[in-house]
Amino acid sequence: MTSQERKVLFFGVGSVGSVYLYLLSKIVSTTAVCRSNYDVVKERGFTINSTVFGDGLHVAPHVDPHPFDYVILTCKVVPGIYPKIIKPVITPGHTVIALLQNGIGIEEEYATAFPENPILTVATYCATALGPPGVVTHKEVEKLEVGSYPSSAPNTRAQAFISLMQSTGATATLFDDVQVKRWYKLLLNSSWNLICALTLSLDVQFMQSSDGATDFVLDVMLETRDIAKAYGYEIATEEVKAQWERATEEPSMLQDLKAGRKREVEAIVGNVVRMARAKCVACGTLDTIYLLMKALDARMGGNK
Ligand SMILES: NC(=O)C1=CN([C@@H]2O[C@H](COP(=O)(O)OP(=O)(O)OC[C@H]3O[C@@H](n4cnc5c(N)ncnc54)[C@H](OP(=O)(O)O)[C@@H]3O)[C@@H](O)[C@H]2O)C=CC1
Ligand SMILES: CC(C)(CO)C(=O)C(=O)O
Repeated sequence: MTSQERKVLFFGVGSVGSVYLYLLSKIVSTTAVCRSNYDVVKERGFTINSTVFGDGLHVAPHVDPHPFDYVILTCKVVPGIYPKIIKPVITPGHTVIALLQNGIGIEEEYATAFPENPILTVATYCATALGPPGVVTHKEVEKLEVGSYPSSAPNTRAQAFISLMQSTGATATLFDDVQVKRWYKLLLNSSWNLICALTLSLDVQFMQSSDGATDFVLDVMLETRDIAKAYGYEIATEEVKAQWERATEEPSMLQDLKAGRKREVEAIVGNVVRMARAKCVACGTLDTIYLLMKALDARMGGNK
């Protein structure tokens, strides 16, 4: 099969999805499943202003018939609903399901629902934000760390996905066990996403808010690192500090809170706390953050 013959469906195209939709649309047939932005995107497509790929990029998705070779999920992680929703577009034994999403422990429901389909799980670095409907900004980084789920599954489809992404200009790398990379990405999200959302602060605003603020972020990262270790994923303190020193500006969870969208609380912190408890690893700080975030979530709700 040549790349021209491939068909890709993006499910849930917001800020991250639009960047990869743009890239893949250059070389393959793409279909985008949208919701609140459906009317605008149908009429005008997406406009992306990217410091990596350029300003004023435009992509207008269309609708292709089945079967899809890839279904790429770029919706937020809300456990328990998406396998049923995407079932009609998954061809058993054929469609590769790729999860370009944050969080840990997010794959099993897809493996259970689609036992005959290859599942790819992807630590996604792509700092993006939604502007007016159909307009997205993308800054600084674009990187996909890809692996099969479970990690014991063959890597042939993961390698093909990586080649496809690389031929669009994306940065994609294969890992035999990508979970260590997912944990490493999670260091940013279990700390910054929650802290910024709970305090309604940008990263810099939080760091300037008190003497202990910056060290608190590191403490959350180190606690997350210790939980990863209990699952066999070692991350050195220097590597934790490298994540700690990254700018995250306005993490997606703060954007979601401000826009009244639901937050990915279970994927980013709930699962981490449950995994810590299952291995009797200390998780006092994350547990408190989870408890506070659940209270905020209950108060704020969310439109979806
Ligand atoms: N933003 C970022 O900088 C980064 C985000 N990530 C991760 O990438 C993933 C995607 O994030 P992001 O792009 O920010 O998310 P967005 O909220 O920008 O986009 C998600 C899209 O999915 C749509 N959607 C959800 N459910 C459905 C449905 N049932 N039918 C159709 N469309 C649906 C949403 O529609 P609606 O508008 O109606 O809700 C929205 O347009 C998340 O896991 C996030 O944590 C990873 C790296 C960086
Ligand atoms: C790394 C970070 C914080 C960058 O946008 C992210 O993954 C998110 O916003 O969810």
